[in-house]
Amino acid sequence: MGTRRAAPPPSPLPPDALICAAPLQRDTPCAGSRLSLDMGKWQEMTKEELEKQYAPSRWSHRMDKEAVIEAHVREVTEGTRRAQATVQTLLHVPYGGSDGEKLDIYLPTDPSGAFPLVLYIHGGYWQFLSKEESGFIAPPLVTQGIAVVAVGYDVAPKGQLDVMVAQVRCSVAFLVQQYSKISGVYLCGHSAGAHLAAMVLSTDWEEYGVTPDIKGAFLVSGVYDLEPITHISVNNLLHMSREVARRNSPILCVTAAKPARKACEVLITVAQHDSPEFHRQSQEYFQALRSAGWRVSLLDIADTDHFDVIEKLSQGGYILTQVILNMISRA
Ligand SMILES: N[C@@H](CC(=O)c1ccccc1NC=O)C(=O)O
Repeated sequence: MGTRRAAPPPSPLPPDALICAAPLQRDTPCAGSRLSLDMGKWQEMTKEELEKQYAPSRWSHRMDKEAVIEAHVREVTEGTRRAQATVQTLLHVPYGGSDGEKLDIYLPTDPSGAFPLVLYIHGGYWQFLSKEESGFIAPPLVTQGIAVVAVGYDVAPKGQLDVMVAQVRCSVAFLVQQYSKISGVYLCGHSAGAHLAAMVLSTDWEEYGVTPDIKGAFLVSGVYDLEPITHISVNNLLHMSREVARRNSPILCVTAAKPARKACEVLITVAQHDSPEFHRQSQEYFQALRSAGWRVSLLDIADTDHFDVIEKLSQGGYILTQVILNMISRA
């Protein structure tokens, strides 16, 4: 803990890009931005405080920590079962040689002509969950002519950060090489999956011999600076050194938006009841992308926590589902 460096002070947000999906009183900033401006830097936190900041289940207002995780697993498992019962699928399609390198495709209801594809990258702190519980977002998207792909990757202890990042990048390369009917790729990731989706945004595609048309990214309650994680128990299975954490931190991999990337729209979403550290991470990554010329916005969703902010994507009427459908339809 003694080797932590001081973080630079946060810069002010441009007024036009921060969206609060909550009725706000005049002069009241988003709860998240207020909290993160008031709190100390992570480098100065005790180990106990840092553990709490990075334990999303301890911030839910709906349930206690065990119950909210149990409910989350139930929701995404049930939602995926419903999706597989109603949507035409291609399951366990290999995109590489390892057992974990498989994906599940949920086809659009009317697959005539080209269609947009949403690649969903599950969370679980790079050590839990799998593609088997990751089809729950499909139903409201496939009925609007969008294909959904739930990507599997090797979670720890088998997979380590460098491997997981390479795997999700390979899955994108595989999809665009394999399926000519894709009219644009959108990335959607939750928590650790938002981290992996953000790393896909920084890919040098020349190494992969493809130029995927990534039109957008929906990053939900993500972690964009991995260094704090190296100091807490989440790292027990990941064994990330500071160096590994730094080379896999999206905030340190932001590249200037190239002309092609200017067409890519990034939506960073955080739940109202995510911890102040999760709010800070989203704000700082948002700032970094914006400064580099990316089209990016930040959405703080009222009355949600780290878990239902993504679970509710199974519902067509949920605000985030609507925002995603809207972003895809006007691209
Ligand atoms: N042990 C964590 C669990 C967790 O973070 C999590 C659980 C399910 C799906 C995503 C999660 N977080 C990041 O990937 C917690 O205390 O909330």
